[in-house]
Amino acid sequence: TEQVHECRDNGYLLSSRKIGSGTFSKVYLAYATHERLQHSPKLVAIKIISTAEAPVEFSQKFLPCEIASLNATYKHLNVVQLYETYQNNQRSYLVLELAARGDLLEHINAVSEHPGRPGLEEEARRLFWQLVSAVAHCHSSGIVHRDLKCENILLDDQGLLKLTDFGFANRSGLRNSLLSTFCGSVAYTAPEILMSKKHNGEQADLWSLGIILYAMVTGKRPFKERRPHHMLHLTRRGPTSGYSCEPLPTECQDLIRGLLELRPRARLDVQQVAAHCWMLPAAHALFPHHAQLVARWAGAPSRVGRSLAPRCPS
Ligand SMILES: Nc1ncnc2c1ncn2[C@@H]1O[C@H](COP(=O)(O)OP(=O)(O)OP(=O)(O)O)[C@@H](O)[C@H]1O
Repeated sequence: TEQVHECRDNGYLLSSRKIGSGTFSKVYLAYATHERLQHSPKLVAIKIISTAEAPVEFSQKFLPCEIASLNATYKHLNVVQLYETYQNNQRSYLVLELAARGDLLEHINAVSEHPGRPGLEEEARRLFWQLVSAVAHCHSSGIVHRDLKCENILLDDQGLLKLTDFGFANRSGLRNSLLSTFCGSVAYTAPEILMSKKHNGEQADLWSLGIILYAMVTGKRPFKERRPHHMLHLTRRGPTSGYSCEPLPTECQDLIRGLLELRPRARLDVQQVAAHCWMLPAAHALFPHHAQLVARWAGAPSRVGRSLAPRCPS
């Protein structure tokens, strides 16, 4: 009842429909009242965090980081939008863009029940393109996500992909500053983090993209392991025996291998992924002007001194 009143006082009608929950949070469907419509659309998701019950570190570090990251990445079609926040000494409320069609893991599981369905590769390409676009936007806004996984990728009613859960996100900061904290889920975690090395957050996000792409196109995760040491062992074995790319088209295999590259500096960067030849049909279909951009990039030296011309397996 208190939560209903607190939302009402801030201009939102909280419904009884719970659409998700996290460790210290519950997410409800809500309606904006007339006076809030200039801040948000009619239907929103309100994430209610019990700050009184959460550890101090969560309320003072992770929650402010989540809000700051959502503010920094505001206004991208494929990143969940944070419209506003309000709080008291018991709870914090985040008014978020609604993505009502569940998460990517549920979608992959539903789709894998129909293996060989025509158009599956096209759908994976279309969704992965949107994910790459979201991650590129975060990185160029100075934010590394650090917990990229299928459960943190939502779909909305129009089938658009929305990246969410910035609870572990951080500023990428100075170009050469390296992170050392372990975040995220073992199955999606880059080997350099599993080895407790100082790492570049952007390169670690790119590894997670490789795991997600593999899951999208095969319906399985490449490494099914929860224990960091065993996971590290599997990643070292790589495509030869750790996971198989065999039935996939050659271009897609090349992209996955470029992302699941053990050496972070040899891993593809986000621009190279966007310009990879497996991605190009999605770029052409969604953003015809992207083709011109790629053409302009082609041949231009990238940050790491490699050509940005569309990469294709030889
Ligand atoms: N904007 C949204 N639209 C629709 N559903 C959402 C939205 N945000 C979150 N959810 C649902 O609520 C769940 C929990 O949200 P979220 O992952 O942001 O919470 P969390 O507290 O950070 O979770 P965790 O403790 O697992 O990291 C999500 O898995 C999703 O099902």
